[in-house]
Amino acid sequence: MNALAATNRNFRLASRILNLDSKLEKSLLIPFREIKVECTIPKDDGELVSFVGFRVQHDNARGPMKGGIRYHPEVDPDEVNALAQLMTWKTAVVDIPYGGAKGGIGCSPRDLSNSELERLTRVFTQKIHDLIGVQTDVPAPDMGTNAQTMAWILDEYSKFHGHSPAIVTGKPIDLGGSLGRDAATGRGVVYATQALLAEHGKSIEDTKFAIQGFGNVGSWAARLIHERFGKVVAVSDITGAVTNPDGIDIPALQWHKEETGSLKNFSGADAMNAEDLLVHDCDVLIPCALGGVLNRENAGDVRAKFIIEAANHPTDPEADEILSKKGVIVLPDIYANAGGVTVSYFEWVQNIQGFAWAEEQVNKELKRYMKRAFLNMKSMCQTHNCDLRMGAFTLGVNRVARATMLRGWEA
Ligand SMILES: NC(=O)C1=CN([C@@H]2O[C@H](COP(=O)(O)OP(=O)(O)OC[C@H]3O[C@@H](n4cnc5c(N)ncnc54)[C@H](OP(=O)(O)O)[C@@H]3O)[C@@H](O)[C@H]2O)C=CC1
Ligand SMILES: O=C(O)CCC(=O)C(=O)O
Repeated sequence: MNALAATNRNFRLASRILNLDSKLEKSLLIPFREIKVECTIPKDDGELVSFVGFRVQHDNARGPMKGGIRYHPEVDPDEVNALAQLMTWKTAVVDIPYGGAKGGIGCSPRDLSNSELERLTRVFTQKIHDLIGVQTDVPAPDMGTNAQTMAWILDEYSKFHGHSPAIVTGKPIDLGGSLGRDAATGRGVVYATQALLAEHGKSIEDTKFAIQGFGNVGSWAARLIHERFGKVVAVSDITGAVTNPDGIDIPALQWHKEETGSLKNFSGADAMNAEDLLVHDCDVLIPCALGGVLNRENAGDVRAKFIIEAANHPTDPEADEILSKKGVIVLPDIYANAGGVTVSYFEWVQNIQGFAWAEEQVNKELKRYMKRAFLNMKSMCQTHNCDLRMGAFTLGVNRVARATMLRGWEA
């Protein structure tokens, strides 16, 4: 099932549980605006190359639309639509005053030089600058983009609208970025994992983790788990996977990845097939890469007891059913990875106030938001007798539905 069909299905299930009016359901499902732009740039050798960029603004009932920009070859309109919709429910789950959006360019950032990436980002920004805004739609990093990408967007946008640090979050600290944003998604994943494990009388210490993806989210999650004496027994990236049953030395692995650009040939662990990571022997599996990686082909072989969805939409509905029958507990993306957008909200607030917070304050507030959302999600599970995914969806959808009805539809 593709990402959009799966996300729509989860939304509709939540809508039925909440007994939403069918017209309201339809209005919540249809995106506010879908943007598709052609981005042509000269490559370094002068050859022209064209890419397609997307920004889907899903809903703004609760505030400016918010969500990352992804650079990846598999970016397509359905996926961006699904990811934008997930942002609407996610910002509502953690109760920050935003709606949802997502963007992306179908490209392979690994195959583009830094100056080609800069040109592409600037052309994309030129095409969408009058449709985004500090009180309208605020982009951030996602797969294949980073603080540097945000700096280029900020610079290009500011040429049209004047200096506007709050137009993007996840930007470099020197340009008004927030302390703690780089680590925030991984840190939020760790707070979410602690909350879930505590419910089951467990803690991170001595628990065995397998982590798919070693980029922003995966590497921070691994590092913070390692600092808390969790055993990270397997890690993968696009080049392969490594395993050590006694626990991988994560700072050493990080150093190796920075030096060589890959996990391959790391002396502190054995190599293994990247696909095997998802079914590796562990207590907690944390997918931190692409969507749809857990599906009917492999869900039956998963050995983890808990899955923490740090990636967006890593589990498709067929896998959800199989995992549920096996008793595997899945902590859903719209709660588990919400630490990133929560600290993006803190960054935007700091930019608007013109006042920077200390990193301790950022982390303390992040913990408070993640704990509160966990309790709110659990309370929906109790009220509606449903699993964690439906607990999170009903929480998010209900908040957006209430805001929509309060605003009304009078022309
Ligand atoms: N950044 C953020 O703040 C947030 C991100 N997310 C989600 O988290 C996920 C990861 O995002 P982020 O860390 O920012 O992205 P990055 O681009 O920083 O990292 C992605 C990682 O995934 C790896 N990867 C790609 N394809 C595969 C594959 N087939 N098998 C194994 N690993 C693979 C990449 O490998 P390599 O290093 O070799 O390129 C890289 O390590 C995405 O789903 C994103 O939407 C969710 C909330 C916020
Ligand atoms: O930080 C943000 O604004 C958005 C992060 C994001 O894209 C996500 O949570 O999937």
